[in-house]
Amino acid sequence: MKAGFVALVGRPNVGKSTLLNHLVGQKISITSRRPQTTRHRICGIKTTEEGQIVFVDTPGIHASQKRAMNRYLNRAAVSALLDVDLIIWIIDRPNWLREDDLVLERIKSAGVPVVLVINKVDRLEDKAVLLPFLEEAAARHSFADLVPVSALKGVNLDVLERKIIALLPEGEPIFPEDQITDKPERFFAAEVIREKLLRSLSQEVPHALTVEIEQFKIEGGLTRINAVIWVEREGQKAIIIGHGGEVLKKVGERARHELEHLLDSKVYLELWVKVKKGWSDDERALHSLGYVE
Ligand SMILES: Nc1nc2c(ncn2[C@@H]2O[C@H](COP(=O)(O)OP(=O)(O)OP(=O)(O)O)[C@@H](O)[C@H]2O)c(=O)[nH]1
Repeated sequence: MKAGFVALVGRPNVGKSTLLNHLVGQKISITSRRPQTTRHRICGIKTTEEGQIVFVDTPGIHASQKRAMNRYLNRAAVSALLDVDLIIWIIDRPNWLREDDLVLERIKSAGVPVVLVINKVDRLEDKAVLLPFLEEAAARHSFADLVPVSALKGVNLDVLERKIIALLPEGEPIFPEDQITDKPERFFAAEVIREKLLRSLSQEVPHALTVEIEQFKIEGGLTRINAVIWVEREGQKAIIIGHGGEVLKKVGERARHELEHLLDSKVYLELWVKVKKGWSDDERALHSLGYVE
């Protein structure tokens, strides 16, 4: 058997969480069209007959270190590289941006094999650009492999999985075979609510919000969840609530629906929106809201 930890890294929005969900075959990490959707290090576990891969999804590595939240996201991403056996570095089509150099720098210092995954090839108009790009990339770093995929459409993911297993050390499974993540259910409750908010709101507000679960109680066939959506300003609170409470109601309905499926239970969900000024640029507030490495 093979077993080991595999970090999924890359710039924001390249498709790390989408790839994780498809490889594990379950929704582990929330996704959206917005950069910086993933804020936590999340393990997704895939056990096959050949071995066990423990994927570690990470926040996107980005250049800005201005706000406390940005520094936290970079720290969480970079610290995930310390204890892994393999790094999967994901880029968005054959585009090498300045921020990719920053990611490569971090990756090199980890000193473990790296597989370069070129994602979103379904959106490539001219596939002929792939080959010269692969050659150019191979000249920049000695990659263990280079694999073009579409995480969203599931293209070439079986090939990628086989290559990952082949590169892992020999070993017994690290987690029980039926376990698919290391995070508790209440963590997913907060993430599902945040995803529905990200998908319902326009620009700006999403980065200013976080979700805290105040109560998560299982009573027979019912799960009671009370959550607070923290924002930075009164104006943002008004946007999230929406005219006549419409936005919040829709978010609540979508979240409840998905949570009932996820928890296999009826869910009673209560959402509150509250203002905590400047929480995302305040190290102590971040810590108390669960942004702890
Ligand atoms: N067309 C296409 N879109 C994709 C593919 N993979 C991911 N996407 C889309 O790209 C967007 C970002 O995907 P995520 O998985 O949230 O990206 P991420 O790298 O985890 O993002 P961060 O959390 O910001 O670091 C979403 O809208 C996905 O649906 C792909 O293979 N093809």
